Amino acid sequence: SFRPRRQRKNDPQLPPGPPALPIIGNLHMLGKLPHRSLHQLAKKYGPIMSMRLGSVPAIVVSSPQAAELFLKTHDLLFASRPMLQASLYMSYGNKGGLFRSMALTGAASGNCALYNFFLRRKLRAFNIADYVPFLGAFDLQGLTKRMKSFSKAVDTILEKIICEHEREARWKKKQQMKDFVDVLLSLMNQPMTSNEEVLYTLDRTHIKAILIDMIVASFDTSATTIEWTLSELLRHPAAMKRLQDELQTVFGLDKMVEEKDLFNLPYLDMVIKESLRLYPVGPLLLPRNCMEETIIDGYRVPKNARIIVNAWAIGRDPNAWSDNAEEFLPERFADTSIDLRGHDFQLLPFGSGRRGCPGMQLGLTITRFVLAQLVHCFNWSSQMVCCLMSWT
Ligand code: HEM
Repeated sequence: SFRPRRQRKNDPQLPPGPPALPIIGNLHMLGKLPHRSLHQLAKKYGPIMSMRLGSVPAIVVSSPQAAELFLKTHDLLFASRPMLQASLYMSYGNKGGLFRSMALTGAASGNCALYNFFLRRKLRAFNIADYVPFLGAFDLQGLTKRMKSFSKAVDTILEKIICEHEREARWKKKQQMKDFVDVLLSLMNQPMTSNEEVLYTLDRTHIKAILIDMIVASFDTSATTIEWTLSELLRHPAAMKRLQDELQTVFGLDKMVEEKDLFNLPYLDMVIKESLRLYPVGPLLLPRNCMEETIIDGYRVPKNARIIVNAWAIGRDPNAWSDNAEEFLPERFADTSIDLRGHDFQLLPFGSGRRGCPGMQLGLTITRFVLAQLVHCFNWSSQMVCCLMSWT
């Protein structure tokens, strides 16, 4: 738990921040859309702001320069994720962290934050039990109950998928076994080694944890990006027309968009960057944990403080994006080299550094492919969308 240590006069201070209430700290200030509330507070207290969320000290980072300090200059200190309650129920004891270890050798594991991401997006909640642990037992938000029933339902589905694959594997030839679940099953119970040292052995629970990681991390993120982009294109017919023209020039009207041609669509890339700038799917990225007390920009950052990077606020920072930062204007990316890989700290929809999104390429390919097909095959209008929405 967080107990402020006794300060000497010349000790570096915590960053400025709003006064906190007993027990709940600043939790009441987060509101329904925490990224917006934190953005407003950062206007008053600055781009490195300290708060207390229940018993947890938190540092909120809201400018590209500050983000660079935390995610690049001192990346190693902030490369771990906090342990959240969601991981108990939704990540098979956090075995999904293996997914990252398998994909990126040497990276620290610990993916429970992903479930919090899911929780916040799907159940629309900040889990109070993560910040005021003694309230966890009361399940005031009803989240524990929902997480338990969710994880039970998901386990049933995953078991079904795995059993089907195991049944089919018995009669399929080796070269026919080629989907993701087949590959994982073929690795099951085989010790993974590096320099003769056994690193881990993949068991059935690991496979389920990896699959749920994939589902949580990839489907909803890509689908939400596609939705936001399409809705902005509908509100900006000139951008929609320019994108359709680009697609018609590259593919004509008789050919379907194919994956291999996706890298030949510069305007589509600008549209997606602009949409992710204004509507990052994880507006506060995933929280990180400060591993050691440290001094950043003259401020003290306590050990175990939660680091929250407000990518939403950074994407709308007028100092980085000029006064039209709130407008949807894909052309702003023409003649710039700003990309999405996390090196340009004014644009961080996939985070940055060691804990940046390992699925960025897949997410972008899905988003590009689906958007290109939707815009190439159909003429869209806002009345049409209203009509479609009234059917669902
Ligand atoms: C448009 C699609 C996507 C967006 C916008 C997105 C965004 C993000 C963001 C913001 C983070 C947190 C990064 C940080 O804290 O610095 C993250 C983490 C992660 N993403 Fe993605 N993501 C997308 C697609 C995917 C896909 C397709 C996969 C898997 C196939 C994936 C797997 C992960 C994993 C495993 C993490 C946790 C990384 C860690 O804790 O080390 N994501 N993603």
